[in-house]
Amino acid sequence: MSDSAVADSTAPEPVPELEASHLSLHLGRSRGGLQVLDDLSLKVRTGRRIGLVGESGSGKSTLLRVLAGLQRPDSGQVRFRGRSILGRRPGQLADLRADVALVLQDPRSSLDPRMSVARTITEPLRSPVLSGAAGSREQVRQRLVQVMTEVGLDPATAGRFPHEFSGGQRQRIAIARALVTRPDVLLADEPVSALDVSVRAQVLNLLTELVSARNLTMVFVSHDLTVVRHLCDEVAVMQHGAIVESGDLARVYADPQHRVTRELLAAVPRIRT
Ligand SMILES: Nc1ncnc2c1ncn2[C@@H]1O[C@H](COP(=O)(O)OP(=O)(O)OP(=O)(O)O)[C@@H](O)[C@H]1O
Repeated sequence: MSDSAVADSTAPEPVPELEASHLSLHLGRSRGGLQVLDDLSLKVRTGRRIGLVGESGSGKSTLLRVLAGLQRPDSGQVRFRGRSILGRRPGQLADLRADVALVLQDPRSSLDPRMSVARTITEPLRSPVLSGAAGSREQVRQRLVQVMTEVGLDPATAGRFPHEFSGGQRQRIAIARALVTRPDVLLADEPVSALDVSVRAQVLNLLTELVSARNLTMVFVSHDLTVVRHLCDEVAVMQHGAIVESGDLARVYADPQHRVTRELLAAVPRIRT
């Protein structure tokens, strides 16, 4: 055994980029409400891409919102780089807001129709939480051109409004907005499922390129296990607000242990061949 292998085996585990511990959340009053998160724990390690899959209503979107600091759990803890994000005031969330980006399913609802593309994309730079991060007007303009080019949008269209773009282009605008602060972590909630089938592959390829070029850590919610296999190296399977199976994607896909995982995989038989 080499010296480095000995050192590795005794080294403490690095602090995860994001860590959820024992999250519980109960919502709604009708008929007793619903346990949306149920003692859920998840480690998102630096540079790893986790596919979060599960039946509809299993709590995937809620977990993403809690990880992004947008929803509070009833109990449990969320740590970003080892520090709790719960109980911090909005002004104390600058690191999370700059370094953890969220892309949602439907760009029609996530983009403000009254805001030009330029304003939409650069708005996170002007956020009071990130005061001072934006730089000069010229720096903001340069960053806009850079990030639009990166996501395959023509910077000459920056003055237009979201309705003037196709669904795929609108999702590119949402991705540019998410990446403008140069985050290290991307939380994506079914980012292609609202798009026409014809443009899904293009947007997925763009995400794959960006994630790999920037070495992003990612949590990617999807119904589509084929997409998850394409983008992720770990998978976590949810049911009734809990993670019922997780681990290395190749292992889980090859040898699923939980009934839900087996059913999800059986729904896309071609990926098991
Ligand atoms: N504000 C709320 N009040 C009451 N129930 C809610 C609220 N938000 C979500 N829920 C319920 O919590 C459950 C989990 O919702 P969530 O959107 O997190 O699931 P999901 O796994 O992302 O589902 P899908 O795959 O259909 O998007 C659902 O049953 C949903 O109806």
